[in-house]
Amino acid sequence: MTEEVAEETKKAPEDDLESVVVRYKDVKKAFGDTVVLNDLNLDVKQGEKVALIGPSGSGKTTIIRMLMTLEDPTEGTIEVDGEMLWHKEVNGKLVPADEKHMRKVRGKIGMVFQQYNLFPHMSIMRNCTEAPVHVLGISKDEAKKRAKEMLEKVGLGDKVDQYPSQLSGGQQQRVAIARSLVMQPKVMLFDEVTAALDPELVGEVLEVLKDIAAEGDTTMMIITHEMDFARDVADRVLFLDNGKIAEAGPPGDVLENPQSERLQSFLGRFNEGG
Ligand SMILES: Nc1ncnc2c1ncn2[C@@H]1O[C@H](COP(=O)(O)OP(=O)(O)OP(=O)(O)O)[C@@H](O)[C@H]1O
Repeated sequence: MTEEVAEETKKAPEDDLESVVVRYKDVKKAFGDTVVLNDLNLDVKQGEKVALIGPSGSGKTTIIRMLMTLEDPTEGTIEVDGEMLWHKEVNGKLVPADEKHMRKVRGKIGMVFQQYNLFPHMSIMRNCTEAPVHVLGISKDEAKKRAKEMLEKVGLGDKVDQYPSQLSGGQQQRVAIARSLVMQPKVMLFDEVTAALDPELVGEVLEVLKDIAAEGDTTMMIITHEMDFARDVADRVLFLDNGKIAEAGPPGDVLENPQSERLQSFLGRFNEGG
């Protein structure tokens, strides 16, 4: 892939700008003197599935932690659904956003981590309805309706009255996915959601994610070390290396026809492992 093509694939087409859900513009992130992300320009479109791959420490988690408002960008801006996340424009100038604004924009983002962190003392249903009732302010009935629908979607419609300790790790992670979807976020972030699971439980969680992706309307940013999964699910794969998007494009290009030695060697490690 040429430089121009790589650049092209990071951006939405000009006539499609209104469908951009997430936009990183000239983002840099440093921890002290250590720059971990540089010149990050990335548009993610409505309904797009973007997989982030790359070696440990390449900055994948930092990209999504900035969206979750867990890390602030050192430079540049991040927009979600047309609104800046960390900044506000006042009299034509960018000023840091207040907590109220950040909370509002953060409400458009759902995230599933390695650790599912369900509330152990609450039923599966209540785990899924607490946030919509208390954060979104929707009625209990509406929250339950949404939760039932999402739990059915992840194959756990019959577990609503059970408690997390009665479920396997894979089932608990599926509840965590349903719980996020109930909030109807504009974008869903998945950070190595199968990394803490026993190998025999990985498949069921990936299948659920594939099903959600196949439905098409959920915008997804997925950090994964599962290359087959990335190939199946992503519209676009981003290879992060040394704090930059080093290669980007459809899975068939990035995963089947890697251009750089760095990506070839990164992918080679997975092939060696089978
Ligand atoms: N709070 C922090 N303070 C200092 N350095 C940090 C902090 N958070 C992340 N880093 C550094 O930033 C770099 C990028 O980390 P990040 O977690 O984003 O990488 P990653 O690609 O997600 O890695 P992995 O695949 O291992 O999760 C790493 O060198 C990490 O040590």
